[in-house]
Amino acid sequence: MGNQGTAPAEEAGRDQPQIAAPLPGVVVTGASGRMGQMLVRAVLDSDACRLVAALVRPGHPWVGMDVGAAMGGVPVGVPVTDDAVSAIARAQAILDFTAPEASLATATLAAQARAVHVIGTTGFTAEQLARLRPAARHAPIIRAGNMSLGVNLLAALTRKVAAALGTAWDIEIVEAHHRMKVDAPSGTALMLGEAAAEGRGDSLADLRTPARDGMTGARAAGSIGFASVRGGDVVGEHDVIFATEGERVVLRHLATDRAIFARGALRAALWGQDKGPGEYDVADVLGI
Ligand SMILES: NC(=O)c1ccc[n+]([C@@H]2O[C@H](COP(=O)([O-])OP(=O)(O)OC[C@H]3O[C@@H](n4cnc5c(N)ncnc54)[C@H](O)[C@@H]3O)[C@@H](O)[C@H]2O)c1
Ligand SMILES: O=C(O)C1=N[C@H](C(=O)O)CCC1
Repeated sequence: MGNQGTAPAEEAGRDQPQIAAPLPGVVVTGASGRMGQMLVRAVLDSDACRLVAALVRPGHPWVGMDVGAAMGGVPVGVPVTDDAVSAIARAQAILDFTAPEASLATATLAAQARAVHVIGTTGFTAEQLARLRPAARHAPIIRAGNMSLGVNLLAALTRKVAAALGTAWDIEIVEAHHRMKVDAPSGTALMLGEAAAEGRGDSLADLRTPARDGMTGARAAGSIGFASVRGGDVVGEHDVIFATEGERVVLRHLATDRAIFARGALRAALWGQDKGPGEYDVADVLGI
């Protein structure tokens, strides 16, 4: 009964060896960094992709070492390289949590390789973001100031709450990070600020208050303020505060493990494999 109705060609096909599609090859750039090491581990632990290169800045002491050994573990058979051109030419996806100018250089190579470029780097200026655009005409770029599921849900909530509460409620975003963080406000804080501004039908560029210091005067109605705390080993904490006369609503995200960012980046890289050129964010990946 089982083979009834099976066409001869299909029958013959059953005996053919099945050739599995190769897993997407992933390059991690900035592989020696805090996030770089997390990303290398996430790729090595995944059975949906393979690590083709661990890329570091030119002349880094890890060059030529096995990346597993360089990170203090067992060898994994992938050498560390500073040859970005040949590493990225072999990639279907690049995970990039580095620095703005480094990510811009990587975007050009990713575009040439038609590889998905997942950018977690923060601290871009508006001018630098504009320079990413040409690369997105050739390959997908998925960029977010925070790759975690929780923060992307928080952004969606922030948009809704800002829309519901209106301008009688002041919006302030307070973030805390480790002492080594070089940019402020955090990319996440800016993402949440953008979501709040969108909820009000505006853009953050119009509503953002510069960092306060000295005789600032009273708060401008409808503005969105930011405050940054830096210290110790804080992975990342964000409060979106809605304050009005007599009450406050606080939406909070606490990150306690950088693995959440690496998992989100890897998910984005795999999601992007069948997408056309363009600029995407993690809300696109999650469909929220
Ligand atoms: N989007 C997110 O979810 C998320 C999460 C965590 C961190 N970040 C961002 O990721 C970035 C890196 O954070 P980190 O804590 O890992 O920093 P880090 O300083 O530990 O690592 C940065 C790495 O980038 C490398 N690098 C810098 N310039 C380079 C170049 N020209 N070529 C190759 N490598 C280069 C450095 O050598 C270093 O290894 C920051 O912008 C941070 O804000 C984003
Ligand atoms: O450690 C960092 O640096 C982080 N950067 C991102 C940001 O700027 O929001 C995400 C959280 C951690």
